[in-house]
Amino acid sequence: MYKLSVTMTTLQTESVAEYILVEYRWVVVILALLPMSLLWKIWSTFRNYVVFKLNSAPKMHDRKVKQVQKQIKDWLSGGRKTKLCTARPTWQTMSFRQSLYKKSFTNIKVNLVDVLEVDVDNMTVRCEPLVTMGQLSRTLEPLGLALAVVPELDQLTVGGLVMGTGVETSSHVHGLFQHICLRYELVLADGSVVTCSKDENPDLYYAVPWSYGTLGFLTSVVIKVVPAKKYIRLEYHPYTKLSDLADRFRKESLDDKPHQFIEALLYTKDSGVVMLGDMVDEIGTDGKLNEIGKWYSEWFFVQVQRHLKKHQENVRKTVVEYIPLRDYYHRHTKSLFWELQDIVPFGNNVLFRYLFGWLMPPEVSLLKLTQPQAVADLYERAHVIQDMLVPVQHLDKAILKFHEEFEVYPIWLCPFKVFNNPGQLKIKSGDWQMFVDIGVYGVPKAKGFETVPSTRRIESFVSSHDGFQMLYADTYTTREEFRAMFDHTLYDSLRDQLPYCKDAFPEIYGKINRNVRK
Ligand SMILES: Cc1cc2nc3c(=O)[nH]c(=O)nc-3n(C[C@H](O)[C@H](O)[C@H](O)COP(=O)(O)OP(=O)(O)OC[C@H]3O[C@@H](n4cnc5c(N)ncnc54)[C@H](O)[C@@H]3O)c2cc1C
Ligand SMILES: NC(=O)C1=CN([C@@H]2O[C@H](COP(=O)(O)OP(=O)(O)OC[C@H]3O[C@@H](n4cnc5c(N)ncnc54)[C@H](OP(=O)(O)O)[C@@H]3O)[C@@H](O)[C@H]2O)C=CC1
Ligand SMILES: CC(C)=CCC[C@@H](C)[C@H]1CC[C@@]2(C)C3=C(CC[C@]12C)[C@@]1(C)CC[C@H](O)C(C)(C)[C@@H]1CC3
Repeated sequence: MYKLSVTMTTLQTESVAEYILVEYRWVVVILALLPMSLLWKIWSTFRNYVVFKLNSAPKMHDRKVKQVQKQIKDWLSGGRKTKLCTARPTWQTMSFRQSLYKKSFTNIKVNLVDVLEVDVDNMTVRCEPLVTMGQLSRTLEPLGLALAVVPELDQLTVGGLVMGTGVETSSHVHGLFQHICLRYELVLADGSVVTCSKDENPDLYYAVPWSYGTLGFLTSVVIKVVPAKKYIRLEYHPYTKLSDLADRFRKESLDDKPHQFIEALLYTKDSGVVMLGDMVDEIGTDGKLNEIGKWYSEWFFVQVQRHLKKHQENVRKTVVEYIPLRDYYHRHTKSLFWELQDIVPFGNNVLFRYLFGWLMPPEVSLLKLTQPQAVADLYERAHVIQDMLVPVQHLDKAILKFHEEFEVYPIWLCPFKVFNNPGQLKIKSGDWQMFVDIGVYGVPKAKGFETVPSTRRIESFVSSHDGFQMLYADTYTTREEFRAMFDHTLYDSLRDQLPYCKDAFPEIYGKINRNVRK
């Protein structure tokens, strides 16, 4: 058996073939995927612009919803032989694996890709489920608006974020993506169209988030927007002791008048940077403009690490920068957090950035489409991608546990509120509780790491500390453990009540467990 440990960040490979596939994946990426990604981006940007300008989408919407209804009626009249899922090809999604059920279920085309209406008086935007975050921030910015929570990878869709979940650095104020969604329109398994909100069909409204398309097909969503300003004034606060960093992170998240954006990156168990941001219209005298979205700009997480190093060398402590709004929202997009360094190891090299930086990142969908099975197996064996959501008081303990089991850095920390609403996420008491998303993406260095047992120990830690797991990545929980992590009371009762729901859709676990994901 070969053990070729290549660059520092690269995966440990077990055969020469694997070594070549992994180590030279960048050849395919640069020669084929980057040009293809560019063509795709040009086409979809142009089309979205034209549709929105001509304002033709709202008229089309009802027709497109009728097409969804028709497909369901055909399924009903055909004897309900299989279960249903969306026809969105699994390689196009941001979920880590390919979903095997897409092959055996009836695929319902829900090709709804338009921003329908921006209502400036009520500060809402109505959009269809395939609208992406990049598309939305591009549409809203010229109007001086932004979503209250902008999950930052450009390709994430409204539908996926509602049916799964979305979190970002303003979530300590506004909550998760579901908490800024005011109304859903769905086509149910009996072919009917329903809308739901806090006041209209509230049970359905509260059960839809985290239901993974197992209650109905989403056809539009009304989402809350907030006034936007031109820049984010971002303070970087480096720390070299975990307890100090965690205390600051908690204090800032729980503050009565918190900063608008809070995030931290950990580079080792004991060191990291807490970042506090606020929207401003002018660049102040206390910091410089940093256009991190420019094509030649260095990867954001590398820039942040430099602030930590300067602090460790006693050169400086807190630094302030002004970052253009969209650059900030999509700050981890160009490097796919730090995942791209395993695929294009020289992606942050200065020459590469000046020559090809404007093409980055390759589309995740194209990366998924061209991923050889050997690479998928390797990611299963020697790579961790997990977002664990735990109450913020357990932050220090959780980091130590993650260090023991995974030892992967950087770690992404993002605080968010969970409101005490009905539904799958239950909190112990009060109107809300502050959580932290601990995002771990990379090659584990912990001695004795083994994917299934190590991840299962983390899952059980999270569950026993009243936390949750994000489900776009792999879960190794059993059905019983999964049902203990997420409250199914409201969800189960709705599935009993909604006509044909159980015929049409499996329960959530049936769509996210490891057996149905390759
Ligand atoms: C013309 C077109 C534009 C697209 N624009 C975007 C975009 O702006 N943003 C994005 O993220 N993805 C866009 N896509 C991607 C598209 O939404 C996905 O490829 C879709 O999920 C494909 O599903 P399918 O293969 O089941 O359907 P397909 O077989 O690709 O499509 C089924 C039918 O729906 C029509 N259709 C599909 N998408 C659109 C659309 N956007 N507008 C009008 N008709 C459409 C097709 O022309 C076809 O008649 C676009 C695709 C097409 C064909
Ligand atoms: N910052 C963040 O918050 C991040 C979030 N994520 C995660 O990525 C995922 C989103 O990725 P994305 O590619 O947008 O979504 P996906 O296509 O992966 O969809 C996720 C789930 O939502 C269901 N779904 C999507 N659209 C509809 C619809 N119109 N009607 C019914 N069900 C629907 C899908 O059902 P089906 O299987 O039938 O297609 C699937 O089960 C989420 O799970 C999110 O948590 C990932 C990275 C960052
Ligand atoms: C809640 C938050 C902020 C989550 C961030 C999640 C990202 C780090 C995830 C989302 C999609 C994701 C799973 C992905 C991958 C890495 C981690 C990503 C970018 C990669 C690119 C790793 C390499 C793989 O071969 C493959 C191309 C399949 C995936 C695609 C999706």
